[in-house]
Amino acid sequence: RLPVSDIDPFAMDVLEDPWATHATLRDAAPVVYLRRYGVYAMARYEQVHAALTDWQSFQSGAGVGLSHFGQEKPWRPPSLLLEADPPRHDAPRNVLAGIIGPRALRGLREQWFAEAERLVDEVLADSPEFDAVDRLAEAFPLRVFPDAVGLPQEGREHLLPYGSFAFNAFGPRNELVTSALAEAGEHSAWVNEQCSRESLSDNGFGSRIWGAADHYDITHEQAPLLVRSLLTAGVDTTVNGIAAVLYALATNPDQWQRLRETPSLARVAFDEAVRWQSPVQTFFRTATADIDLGTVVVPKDHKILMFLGAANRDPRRWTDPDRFDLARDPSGHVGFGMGIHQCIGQHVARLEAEALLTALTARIETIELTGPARVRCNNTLRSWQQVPVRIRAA
Ligand code: HEM
Ligand SMILES: O=C(O)c1ccc(C2CC2)cc1
Repeated sequence: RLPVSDIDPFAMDVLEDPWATHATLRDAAPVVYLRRYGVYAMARYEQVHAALTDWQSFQSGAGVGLSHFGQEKPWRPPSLLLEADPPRHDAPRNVLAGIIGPRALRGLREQWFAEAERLVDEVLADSPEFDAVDRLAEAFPLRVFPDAVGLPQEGREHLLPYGSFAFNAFGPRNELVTSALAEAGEHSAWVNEQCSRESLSDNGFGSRIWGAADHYDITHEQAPLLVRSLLTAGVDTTVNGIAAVLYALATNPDQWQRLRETPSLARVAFDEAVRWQSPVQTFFRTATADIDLGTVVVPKDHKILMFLGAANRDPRRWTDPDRFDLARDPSGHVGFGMGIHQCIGQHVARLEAEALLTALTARIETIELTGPARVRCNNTLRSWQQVPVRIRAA
C-alpha cells in the first residue's frame, strides 16, 4: 500500500522550520505520496542518493521544479545544465567545468583571501554588534563573484532578488512566487542583458564562456545561457551557505574555538554547515518510465521531490545528524547534489567560504548570537534574513 501524506512542505511554517517535518517523512516510508501536489517524496539518504545518481530514470529535462516542462511552459528558457539530460547536458557541463573547476580557480585564491581580510577589517572597525547576513554573508560573495564573472558595476542589486525568485519558482505558485512576479520581469531583463558578450569584461568567467563558443565547444546561442546559470546559481546559494556556517559557529562556541585552533578545518566547517543546514533544501526529478522502487511504483512522467536537507540529517546515514560537528567527516552529503548534476560551482563556494573563515578566525576571538536568527522563507532555499552577532576582536 502506498503511504499517503497531506503534509505541505511548501507551507510557511514548514519552510521556517523544516526539521520535524523531515523526520516525519523519513519515518513514514522510503517513498511517500504527497496528495496535495500529486508528487512522490523521498526524505531518506538512501533513496535520495539513488535518485540523484540515476539520471536515466529520474530526468532533469522536464524541469527540476514542481512544473513539468512538457505540460507547462517554463517561466524562462530551460537551463542547459540544471534542466538538461545527457547528451545535451554534456558539452555545457564540460565547458563550465573548465572555467569554474578547482584548477581554474587557483588564480583567484590570493585575491579572494585579501578581499576577505579587507572586509573583516572594515567590519571590525565598526560596532562589535552587527548582522552577519548583511555585513558578511551577503557582502563577501557580492564583492568577489560579480567581478569574477566580469559584470559591470551598476545593476548588481538585481542579483539577489533574481536568484530568490528563481529558487521560489521551483516550488508551487504560492504567495512566495505570486508576491514577487511583478518585479521578477525587471530582474530577469537585467540578468539576461548581462549574459551578452558585450556586457562582460575580458578574462572573467563570462568572457571565457564566450571564448569556448569561439572554439566550438558550445554554440554562440548557448553561451548566454551558461552565463545565466552562473548568475542564477552563483549568488544566493553562497550567500546562504556562508550565512549557514556563520550561524553554525555563532551557536556552537566549542566548534568556533576548535576552528580557531585549527584554521585548516575551514573547508570541513563549510561542508558540515552545508550538510547541517542544506542551503538548497529540495529539488525535483521526473520519472522517464514507471519506476519500481520496491514499495512503490512511480508512474512515468510523475514528479519526484527529493529532500536533500532531510537526507543530510538521516540518522540511518549520519551519527547524531542534528549536531554541527567539526569532528565529523561530512563527505558524501547531498547538499551539493550527487551524480552528473552535482554542483559544478561547489569549488567557487568552498573558496569563498574558506577565504572568509580564514580571515575571521585570524581576527576574531569569539562570535556569538545576540538575538534570534531570522529565516527568509523560500520554496527551495534555506535562506537567512538576519543573524545578529557580537564579536570580540583577537
Ligand atoms: C553553498 C553553495 C551552493 C549550493 C548549496 C549548491 C547546490 C547545488 C545543488 C544541490 C545542485 C544539484 C542540482 C540538481 O541535482 O538538480 C547544484 C548544481 C549546480 N550548481 Fe550549485 N550550489 C552552490 C553554489 C554554486 C555556485 C557558486 C555556482 C556557480 C558559480 C553553482 C552553479 C551550479 C550549476 C551550474 C549547477 C548545475 C550543474 C549540472 O546540472 O550539471 N552552484 N548546486
Ligand atoms: O543552471 C541554472 O540556471 C541553475 C540554477 C539554479 C541552480 C541551483 C542548484 C544551485 C543550479 C543551476
